Amino acid sequence: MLKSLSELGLTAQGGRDEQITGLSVDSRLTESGHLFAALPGARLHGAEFVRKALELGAKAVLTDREGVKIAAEALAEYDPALVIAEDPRQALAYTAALFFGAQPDVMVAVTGTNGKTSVATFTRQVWQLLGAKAINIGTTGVEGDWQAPSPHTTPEPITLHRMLSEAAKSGVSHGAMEASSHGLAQRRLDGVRLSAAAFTNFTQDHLDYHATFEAYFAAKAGLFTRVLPEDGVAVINIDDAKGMELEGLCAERGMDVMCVGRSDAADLRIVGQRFDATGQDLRIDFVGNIYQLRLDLIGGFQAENVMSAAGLVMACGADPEEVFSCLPELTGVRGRMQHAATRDNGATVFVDYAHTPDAVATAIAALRPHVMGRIIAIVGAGGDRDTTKRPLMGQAAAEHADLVIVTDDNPRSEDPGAIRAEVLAGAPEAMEVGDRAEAILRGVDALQAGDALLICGKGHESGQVIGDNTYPFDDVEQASLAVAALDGAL
Ligand SMILES: CC(=O)N[C@H]1[C@@H](OP(=O)(O)OP(=O)(O)OC[C@H]2O[C@@H](n3ccc(=O)[nH]c3=O)[C@H](O)[C@@H]2O)O[C@H](CO)[C@@H](O)[C@@H]1O[C@H](C)C(=O)N[C@@H](C)C(=O)N[C@H](CCC(=O)O)C(=O)O
Ligand SMILES: Nc1ncnc2c1ncn2[C@@H]1O[C@H](COP(=O)(O)OP(=O)(O)OP(=O)(O)O)[C@@H](O)[C@H]1O
Ligand SMILES: N[C@H](CCC[C@H](N)C(=O)O)C(=O)O
Ligand SMILES: [Mg+2]
Repeated sequence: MLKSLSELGLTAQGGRDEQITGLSVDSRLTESGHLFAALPGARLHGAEFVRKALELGAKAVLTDREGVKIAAEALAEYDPALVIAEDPRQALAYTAALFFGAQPDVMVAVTGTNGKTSVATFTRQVWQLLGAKAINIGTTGVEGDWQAPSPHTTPEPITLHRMLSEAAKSGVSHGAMEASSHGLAQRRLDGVRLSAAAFTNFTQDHLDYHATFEAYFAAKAGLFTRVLPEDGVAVINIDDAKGMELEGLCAERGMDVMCVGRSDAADLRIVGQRFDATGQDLRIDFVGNIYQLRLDLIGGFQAENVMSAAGLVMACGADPEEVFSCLPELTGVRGRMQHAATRDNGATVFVDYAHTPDAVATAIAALRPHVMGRIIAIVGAGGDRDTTKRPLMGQAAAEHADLVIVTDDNPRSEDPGAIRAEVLAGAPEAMEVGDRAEAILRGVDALQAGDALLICGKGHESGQVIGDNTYPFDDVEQASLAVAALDGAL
């Protein structure tokens, strides 16, 4: 595929035009004829690698003024077409969109600290139930009518637009994607043509990357103040205080807002909710019309996520009656309040991806009305991630569960014992079992009739990252093994 810089909306220094064979941000992936985007990074400036990219045959370089200074010698020597942008990450996002061309006709995005994968997956499921060919893109990869693994929750623009164009060419008409705060801060999805966007909630995470809560919120708000066009619809959970703030920002831009939540001011409102062992019954008020329906999903918050998904689908033009009638057919999202096993005594084991203080609290509290006995929670915190959330995660578990086991969850380059100590600082009464398989076995062993075990943190993940190695590990599989071993099926 060849495209000229001018076709890609880029103006090079001196008005020079070049035919481009592809795009790269990593010099190690640069090929002959590429435009190399030398971006300012968290650790380095990509301009450090301009020489390497030019040696590999890059014909054009996109960077900022800082990058021009850093790469001055290599630029003078090789004389590529040079595009200087104020915001080279955003310029790359627009360029990637034009380079790969096609996108599914209807695209939506969802942001928030928790619930993005769930909302994106439910949105894709609703579209499929309505007969459309649809995908969701996020933490669990690309799923639905076109599938691929995804290295990031929000892929960088080159990968993202390559995937969107392949999906569109294979007939996918609808796509729901997760907008992570990293993805938004780095403008990864600025080239996506969005019809609607949703906000779930805002609590602590990723304070290792975003310097302050304000910076973290500003990144998320960018989905509504920058990426979503003014004629797009914002679907906002107004039960969250930050949701109200976002609603104000959207109103200032003159955008249509659909408010979801439990508050009287919501357009799409949960007015009743009744829980049992396998799911919940919901009563919904949508602009004055009442709907009552069954959800085979565990956890009150999943109903909120389903409402955001229904809101997105309706924001894109679907008929409300049709949308509400297919909600009972929704199936749970892998690793989110997923039923993993049941002991002979009826006690159940669930796996959930709760990896923030709020998610741990929400997940345990959400399990409570489905369970008559005690709740045992297994928690751990990841290495090389926000350290301040660790004691808060321990505290959330201690406050909401009857018994807590602290274990390892991807210690990465850190000392696992030191991470556990930080989690235990918030849960001093908890039991400490470093080995995750043993922690699960102990948790399952402690289950009496009517109890439930909630294994938090890894959800759909298939490995335990220790140092530079990833060892195969699956919470659902370990739960089944533990139940089989203890109930004599092995
Ligand atoms: C902190 C972060 O988000 N970093 C992302 C960022 O890297 P960076 O630009 O800061 O990297 P850098 O190491 O400073 O290098 C600067 C530049 O030099 C380039 N380079 C570097 C080395 C080289 O030999 N040649 C070369 O060209 C790099 O490609 C980069 O463009 O831009 C890169 C390209 O787009 C991303 O791959 C990279 O994601 C890293 C791998 C990452 O782990 N990100 C995670 C934290 C992330 O994005 N997570 C979110 C959400 C998680 C959640 O919600 O839980 C996600 O959306 O997945
Ligand atoms: N609406 C919600 N409110 C509060 N907690 C939630 C909500 N939805 C999900 N959670 C909790 O957050 C966990 C992660 O859910 P999900 O994967 O949908 O979120 P995410 O925003 O995609 O996470 P990530 O940032 O890792 O991509 C769930 O396992 C659950 O514990
Ligand atoms: N994708 C997120 C969540 C990981 C959850 C948990 N298993 C961990 O390793 O911290 C991250 O990388 O921060
Ligand atoms: Mg996710």
